[in-house]
Amino acid sequence: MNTYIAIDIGASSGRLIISSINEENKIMMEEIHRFKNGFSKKGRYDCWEIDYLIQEILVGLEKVKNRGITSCHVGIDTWAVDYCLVNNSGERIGEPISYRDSRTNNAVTNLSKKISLEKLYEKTGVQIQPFNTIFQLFVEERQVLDQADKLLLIPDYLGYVFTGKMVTEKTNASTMQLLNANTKHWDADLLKLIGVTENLFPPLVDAGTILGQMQKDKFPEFDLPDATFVSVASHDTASAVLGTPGESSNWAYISSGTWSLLGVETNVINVHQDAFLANYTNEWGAHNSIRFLKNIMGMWLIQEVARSQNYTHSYPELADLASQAVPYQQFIDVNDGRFLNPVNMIEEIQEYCKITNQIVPKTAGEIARCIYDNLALCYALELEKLTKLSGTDQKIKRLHIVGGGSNNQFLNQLTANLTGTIVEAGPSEATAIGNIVMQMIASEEVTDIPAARKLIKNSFEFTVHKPERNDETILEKYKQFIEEV
Ligand SMILES: Nc1ncnc2c1ncn2[C@@H]1O[C@H](COP(=O)(O)OP(=O)(O)O)[C@@H](O)[C@H]1O
Ligand SMILES: C[C@H](O)[C@H](O)[C@@H](O)C(=O)COP(=O)(O)O
Ligand SMILES: [Mg+2]
Repeated sequence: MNTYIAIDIGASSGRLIISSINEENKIMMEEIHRFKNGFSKKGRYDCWEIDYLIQEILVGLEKVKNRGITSCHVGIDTWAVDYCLVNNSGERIGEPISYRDSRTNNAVTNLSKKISLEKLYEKTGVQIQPFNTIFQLFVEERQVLDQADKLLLIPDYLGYVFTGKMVTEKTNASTMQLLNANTKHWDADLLKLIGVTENLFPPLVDAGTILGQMQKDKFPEFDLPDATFVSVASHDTASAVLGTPGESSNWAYISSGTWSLLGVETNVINVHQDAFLANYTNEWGAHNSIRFLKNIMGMWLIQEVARSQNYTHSYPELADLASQAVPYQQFIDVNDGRFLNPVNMIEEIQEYCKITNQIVPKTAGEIARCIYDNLALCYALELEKLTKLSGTDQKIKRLHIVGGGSNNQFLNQLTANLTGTIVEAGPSEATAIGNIVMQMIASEEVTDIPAARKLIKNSFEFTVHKPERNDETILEKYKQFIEEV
């Protein structure tokens, strides 16, 4: 029986989870280490604390060894698009810049002078988001790029730190908007447009590739287990979808964390005009699947409210306060760019309500209610669009909400009511589960993804929320607001 360690690092937190399959053929999981994640200003840029993350991973792996586990498999998944640059001595150049940094504020406009956004979408199938790697590289400082030998996406960089091996794992590489959706390889025209060559990127590998052994002697101050690193579906959302126990067809997911990623798993790329106009993306999933999804601002909104309030209220308390507040007092477009990285989220939301002549939320409960109401309304609007775009003439039968946000039963029920769809909430650690099952498939303890999903279904608890009667007109009023705002 193998032991697997999932290292899942989202934008707000990271965790190490020990897992194995027990004698009842169920996946056993235990969180052995958790740590905060976030970015801070370093000079001109908002940067991730990558050395801190490496230390936290080592602390977590030492806890694994202290548990008596001397040998294990390890997989790392993280958020998308961001990267580290490494010089030809294999040393990191500077700090990884966060996708929320303002350096790309004008990048889409400027790059669109060289290639139309429609053409860019047709080539890549990827949503137009200013933080995509293509736009980050377009504005990257030239003298920095000139020193760079290799670009490593965050999970690939972390795998390199621990094994010395450099790869570019495909699920996360698809978020860069530099891979051609048809050839499945780097798009030479796009690389030329941003002034880089294919040599900048280590070889593309499929999720499930064995990366190599951890180089323990690089970390003499830590007592570490022997570890075989697997390059899992290293985009955390790809692992989240893999860890979602959807059955048969006509199911959709919301990977609900810092972002809410609402989508379906399919095997065909959709780059039609209506998908482009709705800004849906075709990110690559494990085993040649496609994650056709929409980025929705997600729990970032409430995370930033909590931070502005110096964490006076926990997330469960904020959900409870919201449930006691008057519903639907104001509409906000949660995906408005002003909410991507404001100085103060509370003030940003209040300003938005003022300039749209709406009631301004003031108390923690009113602000949380405004956020959760409008997330659920956005989910309902996007699920309608998704159903039309994904060509399934049948309604989505079941909406799986996974990730930390799936713990918010208030929001889960609100979502069921507004979408009119059965919501199945959990597992909250679906990302780590997807990370783990990919390792199990790579070590041949599990045969394939259908078998893995059966195992997941039999191993974890889920909460089902059936739609309850709600105000039928509110969604129509919201749609009108979003069209006009
Ligand atoms: N018990 C809870 N009640 C309400 N919200 C919760 C609860 N637990 C977690 N959350 C929400 O989940 C979010 C974290 O989700 P997670 O998937 O860990 O994020 P990420 O992977 O992006 O760091 C928190 O910001 C919070 O909004
Ligand atoms: C910037 C990307 O859209 C973002 O990373 C998203 O794809 C993602 O991975 C969200 O993961 P979280 O766990 O940080 O919500
Ligand atoms: Mg996450």
